[in-house]
Amino acid sequence: MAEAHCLIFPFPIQGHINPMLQFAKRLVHKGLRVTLILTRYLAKTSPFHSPTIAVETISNGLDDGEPHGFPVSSYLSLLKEHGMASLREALHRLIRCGRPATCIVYDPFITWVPELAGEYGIKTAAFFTQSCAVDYIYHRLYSGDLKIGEEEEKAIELPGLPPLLPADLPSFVTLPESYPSLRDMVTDQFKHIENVDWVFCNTLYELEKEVIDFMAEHAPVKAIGPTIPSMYLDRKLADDTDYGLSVFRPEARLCMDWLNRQEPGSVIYVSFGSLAKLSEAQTAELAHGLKRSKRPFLWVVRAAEQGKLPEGFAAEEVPGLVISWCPQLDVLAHDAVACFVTHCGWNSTLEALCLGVPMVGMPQWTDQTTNSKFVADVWGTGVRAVGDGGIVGRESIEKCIREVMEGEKGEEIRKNVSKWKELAVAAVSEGGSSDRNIDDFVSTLRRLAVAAV
Ligand SMILES: O=c1ccn([C@@H]2O[C@H](COP(=O)(O)OP(=O)(O)O[C@H]3O[C@H](CO)[C@@H](O)[C@H](O)[C@H]3O)[C@@H](O)[C@H]2O)c(=O)[nH]1
Repeated sequence: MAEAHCLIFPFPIQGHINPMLQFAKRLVHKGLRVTLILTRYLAKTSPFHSPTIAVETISNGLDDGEPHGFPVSSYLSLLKEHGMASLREALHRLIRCGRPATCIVYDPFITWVPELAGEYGIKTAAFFTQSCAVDYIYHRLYSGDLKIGEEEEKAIELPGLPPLLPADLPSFVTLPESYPSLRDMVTDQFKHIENVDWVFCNTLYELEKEVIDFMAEHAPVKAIGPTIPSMYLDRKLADDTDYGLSVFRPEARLCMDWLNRQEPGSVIYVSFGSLAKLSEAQTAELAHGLKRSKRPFLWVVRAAEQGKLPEGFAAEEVPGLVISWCPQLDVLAHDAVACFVTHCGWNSTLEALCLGVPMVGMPQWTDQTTNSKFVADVWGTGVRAVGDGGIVGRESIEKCIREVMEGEKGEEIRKNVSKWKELAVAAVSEGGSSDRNIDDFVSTLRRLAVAAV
């Protein structure tokens, strides 16, 4: 019998690989054949081995090395020029081996996939790695009907969303000149969207019900998340204990040994994800804020950023540990960790929610401002540290940490976090809202594969 075969094509950065790879694992668990598409450079530098997920590599024209700080618009052009040709070759190879692709689940940063897939009669699913609220706002921006003047101070009202002040909107909306190529990249996600067969969002229906219902009237939107390794969620997929492909090398032993020596519920975990670059001044305020909180802290400062730490900070007598990268899920799941000071990247936000850790949001840019708004004011799973003139001061950081770790507000936040954690587990468990959407997708691909014979 013809076998359905699904290709998964993430944009090659950590925050996009993680959710799409987890989705791939869920498909495999449902019995689907899955192949992951990686750039040759990524496959070489961050090897991925799986007994159940095959890999096809494609070129982005930078197979021997990707220069640091390469402009994103040039990167996208190269990926299109070289990636299209080598994806074509991969599709032919799969046909020759008797494993033709039935569907490509692609990252909509790579806008040219639906057109190519169409030539081969392959179905497409766009996989959005950010919240549905943010996707919807970007769609409005793409359509040209969301314009915020620089002086705007009023909240804007959009269907399915709470009133949003300019500070709650993604930075590309309020600061259109800040990163024009990245702004184009997030809005171009909607190019060809009317031609795709599915629109998957890494969220759960219960978390973003109103906006998902609204979007579903216009596009085949399905929530399939949260895409957290199963062992931290429903414990259904044996051995699914981590994401499986890390661009950075975690200092796992050092970090877990240190955590094991801390009291339960005592540690502040701090991380700003894989891309954000804090200014030197902001790094100093954070360092002082942590010291003032008088609690042990575990702070991820990527190797390239460690020069920004205040002089002598790491060597000072502070009850903390600075590391360059950690196994974040293990850290969030550790009973010593009581608070997560985070940039509110969407994966970190979902991970904290699923592992029941209250958050102090310190959003830097892009979608993080909106995620932080929802964390603080919609889901009640944390607070947002607000800055003066772009910098969040040490007093504000200390106050926010105390708020989530102490007193009545802390209690309420912990209750909310537990509620969302349960709903997240239910969504991916058998018969849950995301699980049903994944089942429907798998059944449709199977029918298509049979019909194609
Ligand atoms: O020491 C660390 C720090 C992070 N992580 C993992 O790295 C991922 C980070 O993802 P995310 O929190 O989403 O942050 P970014 O890497 O900054 O992700 C980019 O992509 C996201 C999805 O599109 C956006 O929401 C963010 O704003 C954008 O910066 C998560 O899975 C973390 O578990 C680790 O494993 N170890």
